[in-house]
Amino acid sequence: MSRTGPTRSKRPGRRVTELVRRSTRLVWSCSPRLFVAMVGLQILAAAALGLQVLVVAQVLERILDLPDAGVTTALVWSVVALAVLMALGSVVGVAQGSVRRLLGELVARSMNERVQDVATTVPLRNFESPEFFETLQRVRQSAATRPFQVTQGLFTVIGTLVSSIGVGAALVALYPWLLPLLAVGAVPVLLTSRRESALEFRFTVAQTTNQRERMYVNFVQTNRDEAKEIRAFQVSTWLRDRYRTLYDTYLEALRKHLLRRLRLSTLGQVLSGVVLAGTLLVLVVLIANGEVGIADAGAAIVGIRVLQGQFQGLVGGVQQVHESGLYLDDLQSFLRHHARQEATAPDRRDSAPPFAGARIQDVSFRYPGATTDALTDVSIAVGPGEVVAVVGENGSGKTTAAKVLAGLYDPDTGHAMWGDRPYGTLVDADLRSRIAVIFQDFVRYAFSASENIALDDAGADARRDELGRDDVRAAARAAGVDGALARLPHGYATRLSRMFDDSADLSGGQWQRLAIARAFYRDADLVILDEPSAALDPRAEHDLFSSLRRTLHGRSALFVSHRFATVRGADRIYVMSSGRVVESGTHEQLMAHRGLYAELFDLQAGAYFPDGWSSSTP
Ligand SMILES: Nc1ncnc2c1ncn2[C@@H]1O[C@H](COP(=O)(O)OP(=O)(O)OP(=O)(O)O)[C@@H](O)[C@H]1O
Repeated sequence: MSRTGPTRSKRPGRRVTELVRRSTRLVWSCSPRLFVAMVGLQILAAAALGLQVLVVAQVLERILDLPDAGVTTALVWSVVALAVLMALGSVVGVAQGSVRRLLGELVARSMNERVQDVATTVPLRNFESPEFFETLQRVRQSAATRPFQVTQGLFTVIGTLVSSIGVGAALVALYPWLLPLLAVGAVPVLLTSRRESALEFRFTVAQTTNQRERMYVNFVQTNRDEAKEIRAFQVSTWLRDRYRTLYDTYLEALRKHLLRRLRLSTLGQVLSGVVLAGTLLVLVVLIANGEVGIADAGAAIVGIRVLQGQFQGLVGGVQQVHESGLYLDDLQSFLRHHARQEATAPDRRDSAPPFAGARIQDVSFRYPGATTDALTDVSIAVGPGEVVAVVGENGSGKTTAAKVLAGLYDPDTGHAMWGDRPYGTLVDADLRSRIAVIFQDFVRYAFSASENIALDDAGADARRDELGRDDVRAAARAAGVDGALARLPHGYATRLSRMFDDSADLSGGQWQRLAIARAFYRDADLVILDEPSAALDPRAEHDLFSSLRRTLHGRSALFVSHRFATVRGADRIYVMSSGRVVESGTHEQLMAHRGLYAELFDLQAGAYFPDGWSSSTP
């Protein structure tokens, strides 16, 4: 993942034009109707503002005529027109606010969805990289707010430009030389604000790690799962201090950053103020010389004030587009980078052929940033209808091997094969639908019990809330959790989380059975279960494994386990140690071999027979 982020080589003018073009396209694609409404409202607001300047000139002129002419109908109409124009401006302003907000949300949704698409489809390996997390965190935040700000900035630019043209035209009609002077006044602010935007982006990038750490500590302090340990270990003060220290570091950097920004913007504002003062002085001199009438001068001053406000708005809008544009670049380079990764994969893949066994062959794999391989020359095969077990001590590589066999990690060397086809030549989604996998740290979704089982069943949305659909129930029954789910307040439709009203929670073992049901529910050729019985009571464990082959209906399974009693019945057992397969065979063969398997088996079995255990009695 590149850290380079936004492109900065382009000339300022071209860059803003390009950003405006890009964000216009983005906003347009979200809602052409609202876009048109927004532009229409801007034009209306601009016209109202421009007309106001001209009407002010008329009103002043007629007020100055009052001693001679008295209150004329023309004066009354001018005042009414001014009031109508002002009211119109306010109403249009309110409408603009609503349309802007709606458009902003639509843009945010569209960008968020694109980030979600990337986050949920990039190769799993990315999630082992802190750099990826860092960028993901930054772009997640940018996606939620920055496109909205580009949209706002864009409309501010359009609005102020159009209004400036309106008011400018009115002023030009009065005094042609005023406009260029006022435009020159905006230049210093424009330049300093550009530099401020770059500073802001650099600051955000520099603070991403600190922010991630703060978010993590905050998450630990407020999350339900962590709540019990925080109390049991009395770590709340330690966590709060840690949070405060991180925040202090951030605040210190923020102070320096804000000071730098303040210095820059003061410089820009002072220079612009000098130009404005010069313009007003010229006007005063002209009035003194009698070259400008009082009414016109009054209108000109109102015009200058309005136009100056518009120029400030314009500068602010350009700054917003530019600043948010830096984040948009960052966001789009992230999206492009990961789209490219996918594009390098073969674009003409075949659907997975009928299952004829799956295997990993001479596979080596190293986690990003790790100094040693997690797997070295590992070969594990699961034939059609076979039940295969993988055992080994902690950290020996069992889960990693299961992930490579599941197609979630690409091996560094060696192959993962579906029959005689490497995984890389098959359609990813097809392969995934043919392999069901449940990990030891399976996810407890805060959705209904049915949804927790039929997660991937996108077509069944309408039926999901029905209590205990047959196929969902069958999977739950096979995993031994049907009774517990049926007894929930709303049966299978009960939401499984205490975070929401009208929900319920399951015990650790019930959750594990539900996760197993999730694997059974999928009509997959190969079922991979990583530590499926870690939280099961002895009866549930016995029931699960004694009925496993029946439940599988001839499908193949690979399961990882530390419990040797559960692996005895497997067709083949692989024993892993330090990332290698050191033994394989049936239980009987491995016991006869008297290697690591027999040693671990004896250790475990011996715990049940403290007075003496011999593996000659298994
Ligand atoms: N995300 C990761 N990043 C870096 N190294 C990892 C990662 N996950 C696991 N490892 C390392 O890879 C090796 C194999 O881990 P793995 O989880 O496959 O072991 P395991 O046999 O399943 O262990 P356990 O029985 O404890 O579940 C270990 O040395 C572990 O430290």
